[in-house]
Amino acid sequence: MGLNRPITIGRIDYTNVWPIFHYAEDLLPADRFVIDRRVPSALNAAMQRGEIDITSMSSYAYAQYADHFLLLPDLSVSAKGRVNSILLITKEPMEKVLGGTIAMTSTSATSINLLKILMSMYYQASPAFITMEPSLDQMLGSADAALLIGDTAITASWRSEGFTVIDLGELWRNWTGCGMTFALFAVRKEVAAADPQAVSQVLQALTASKSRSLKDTGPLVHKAMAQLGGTEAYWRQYFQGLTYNFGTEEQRGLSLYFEYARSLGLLDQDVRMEFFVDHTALQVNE
Ligand SMILES: C=C(O[C@@H]1C=C(C(=O)O)C=C[C@H]1O)C(=O)O
Repeated sequence: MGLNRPITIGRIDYTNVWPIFHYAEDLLPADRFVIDRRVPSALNAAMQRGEIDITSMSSYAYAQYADHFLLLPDLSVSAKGRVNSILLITKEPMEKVLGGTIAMTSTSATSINLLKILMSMYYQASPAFITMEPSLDQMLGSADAALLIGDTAITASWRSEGFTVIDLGELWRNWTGCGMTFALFAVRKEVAAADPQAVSQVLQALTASKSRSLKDTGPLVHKAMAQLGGTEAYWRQYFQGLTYNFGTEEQRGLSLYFEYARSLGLLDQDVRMEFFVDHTALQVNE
């Protein structure tokens, strides 16, 4: 068995996934595994079209096609509260935003639907939404508020003095008491069936990278400072604010999000999460 071609792995091109990928790439031989870096919306579309095999992707986009995918167990990009990189930024009073227009980044799927849920169910408001390339100045030139995610949200938050910044992870937590899972790791079912060993190898590499990164975030903190700027304290706290497991607690928060999305017609079916089972790990442990 096995696929007679390299496996393509989608890597979200933001700092939030570094812990899961940083050490994994060295464990995945380049002649067998190709890493494809893109923003989440591009990975979501490529995965839904079957152009990539295994990917980190928006949890919302996973839900849209859950029947076709298996989740890699215990991997996610989640936050128990504040996430620091999913931000609604505005110069206007909130009353104006709630009755006005919000520009949403074209790179997201989970957060734009989280914003729609929060606007409808928490604020009981129905602003107009437009989708734009992620540029704070241009977005605020065309709308009353801007939703940014990932590294663009981080760098925008550094120059947001005089703005109101609402962290959607924190708002979700305060409202529901739950954490939120923004990204998951999925494999196409046909790939898992054709080459389960390769999928196990990817899962083990990502899991090993996660453990090693979280033992000492120092190398990632320094890399982030060099590439994006910011202080050591900022990045330490950024990585500490994120959680990378997908256990009962994370699943509870995400299931509630799926339920609300379904009730608002943002998802057109109930979501049944199915997981990839790593049989090679079972054999080793026996
Ligand atoms: C924590 C984050 O989670 C993300 C948000 C996503 C989305 O809104 O669709 C997708 C992947 C993650 O990058 C972030 O972007 O900073």
